[in-house]
Amino acid sequence: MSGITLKNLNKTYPNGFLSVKNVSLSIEDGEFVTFHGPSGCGKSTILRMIGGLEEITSGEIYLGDVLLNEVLPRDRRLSMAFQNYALYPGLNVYENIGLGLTLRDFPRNIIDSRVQSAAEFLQIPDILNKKIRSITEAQKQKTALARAIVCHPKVFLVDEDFSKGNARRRAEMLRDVLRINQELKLTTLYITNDYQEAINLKKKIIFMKDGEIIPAEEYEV
Ligand SMILES: Nc1ncnc2c1ncn2[C@@H]1O[C@H](COP(=O)(O)OP(=O)(O)OP(=O)(O)O)[C@@H](O)[C@H]1O
Repeated sequence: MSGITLKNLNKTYPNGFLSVKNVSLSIEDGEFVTFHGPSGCGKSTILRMIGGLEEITSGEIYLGDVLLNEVLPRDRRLSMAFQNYALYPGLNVYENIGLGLTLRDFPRNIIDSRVQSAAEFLQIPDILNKKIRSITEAQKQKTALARAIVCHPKVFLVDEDFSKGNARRRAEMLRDVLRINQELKLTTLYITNDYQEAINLKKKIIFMKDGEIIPAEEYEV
């Protein structure tokens, strides 16, 4: 099973700042959950701890019944969409999508078929041979999403800064992320500090303030 459970999760940065305070929650297998709160409330820190990019100060993170605390990031079966796509400009679209499989020494025929089906899912099979520097921003966004699904993760983590483009591109990204959740059945954790966006998604919202989860009725817009 691919639900995520956080138990008494805490994060204190080396400078002593307590960024995440005793967060506990359960996210079900296949669920789409939106984390919302003002900038600095600890949303990204939680996502980075789940992804293994940030050390956990105390507490436990489970994927299904597997304790992730000591599992290396590359073995966690999670994929992350962060920071304005983070594609390699010198490689083509095919190579960018398939990079995670190439690094894990998958056979060429498996890489071919997985890259092809991820590209078809994101409606970009016709640009696989193009260099990143020659494609549009919208195509880069879809390439990054194809790369996120190609390793067949169980959980998909999407941070705020993944798509900071114009409103149209962000809406397109949200449509693709929702399709990934619904059609590929990936448990999805989505971060936004845009209240209206969180509401419009019509999914479960975790409201945060000052490093803590707070009840929806206590949240002040
Ligand atoms: N390496 C660090 N050292 C000290 N404090 C940090 C560090 N990284 C983040 N913080 C602080 O931890 C708090 C939570 O940061 P985090 O990025 O998780 O917030 P966020 O809710 O995702 O906000 P944003 O939407 O701006 O990214 C912030 O006050 C931030 O300044």
